[in-house]
Amino acid sequence: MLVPNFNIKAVDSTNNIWKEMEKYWNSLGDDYQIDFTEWMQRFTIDMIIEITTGKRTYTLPVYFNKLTTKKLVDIPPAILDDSEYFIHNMQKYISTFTTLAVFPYYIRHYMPILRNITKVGIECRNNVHGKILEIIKNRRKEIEENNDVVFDDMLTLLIVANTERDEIYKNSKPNLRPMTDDEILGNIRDAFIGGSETTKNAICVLVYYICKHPNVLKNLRQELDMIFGDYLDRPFILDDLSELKYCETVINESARMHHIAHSVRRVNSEPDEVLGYQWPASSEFLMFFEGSNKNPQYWKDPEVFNPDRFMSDDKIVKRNFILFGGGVRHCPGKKLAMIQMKGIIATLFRKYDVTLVNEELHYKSMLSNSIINGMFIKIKLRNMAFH
Ligand code: HEM
Repeated sequence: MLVPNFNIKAVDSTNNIWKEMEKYWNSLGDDYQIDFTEWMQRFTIDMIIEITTGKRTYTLPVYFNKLTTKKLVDIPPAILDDSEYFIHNMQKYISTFTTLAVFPYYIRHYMPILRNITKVGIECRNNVHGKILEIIKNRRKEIEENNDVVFDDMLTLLIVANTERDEIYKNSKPNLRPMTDDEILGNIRDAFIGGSETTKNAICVLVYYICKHPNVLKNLRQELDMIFGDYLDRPFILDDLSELKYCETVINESARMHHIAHSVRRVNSEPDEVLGYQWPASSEFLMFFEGSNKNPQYWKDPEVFNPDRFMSDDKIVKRNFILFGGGVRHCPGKKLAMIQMKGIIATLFRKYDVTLVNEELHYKSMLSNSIINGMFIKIKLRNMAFH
């Protein structure tokens, strides 16, 4: 994932997949109620798979085909079915995470209500793993058969790491072995899950808060119009993103209001003292980000949505805001997530007026995250006369 041109790939992929999704939306008509959560789920899955493996999945067109008989998609049915099989298993697997993570082995395997959830979760996890292993094996074969082709996605880099095809390894010969299929599987699976569910939820929250605050939308559009001028359709580039300063404050503030990965767990390897208490090794800590992001000691009117608070250089505000975790295990997809969030906000609100169908944000709070459900929007071409 950390290849030099990775950000450019992420920008291209966001632009291309967005264009495709926009074509589907437009064909469904102005008055169509878009299930934004479902579209975003599919958008983020198609995108993370493309940028980590270089292969495109087609969960977006499959969904479009379910909604209409219009013929916009020209992809063989077997390929579409394959994508649907994958997203179905991913969604089920993710929905059983809490049961698999929280309940001890005997409870989750033998307690009547949990037994079935566990069974489905394990079955879907095995199907997801099987699919990823198939992608890994195919790519190994492609690499072996193509001496000259340079593949520069995350999957290929993991496969060639510490082999003769790896430039760094070839030049310094460190005493390291290549990664096994299982190790690669773990990394790719974490990127698929980390890079789809969280981003989908974060984008929904962001769009919700912008729609609810017309004054924020006005400021945001001022910034967008300054950067993009009258070009409502110009794909964004990396340079645009670094100029989107106000947009970044809106992203931070919406995450502060409703963090979609609100806590993480940590275990101490050695005895330690925290807040005057002694903690033996292997104590489990739950780091509750929302506690810090809304603590009235640091935030004025913490329940008020006010992106301007991030405009100031207030060190206390900056130090107490947590979005992507911290320390050595902080989120490796931070940059990618910012590209997607800024890119989508810039593209959507530059061109369209967006209306929320429901006034409230529907979500389910889980042990460490929040899942947004059933967020419907309507879009129509932006009325430039009023903005
Ligand atoms: C708005 C979107 C996202 C948010 C809010 C988010 C948030 C987080 C948070 C809070 C953590 C835990 C960090 C810690 O323990 O200190 C994390 C971990 C992780 N994230 Fe993200 N993330 C997002 C997007 C992504 C993306 C796009 C990827 C794609 C690669 C990704 C991959 C991961 C992985 C693999 C981990 C586990 C890292 C580890 O345990 O070492 N995330 N993320």
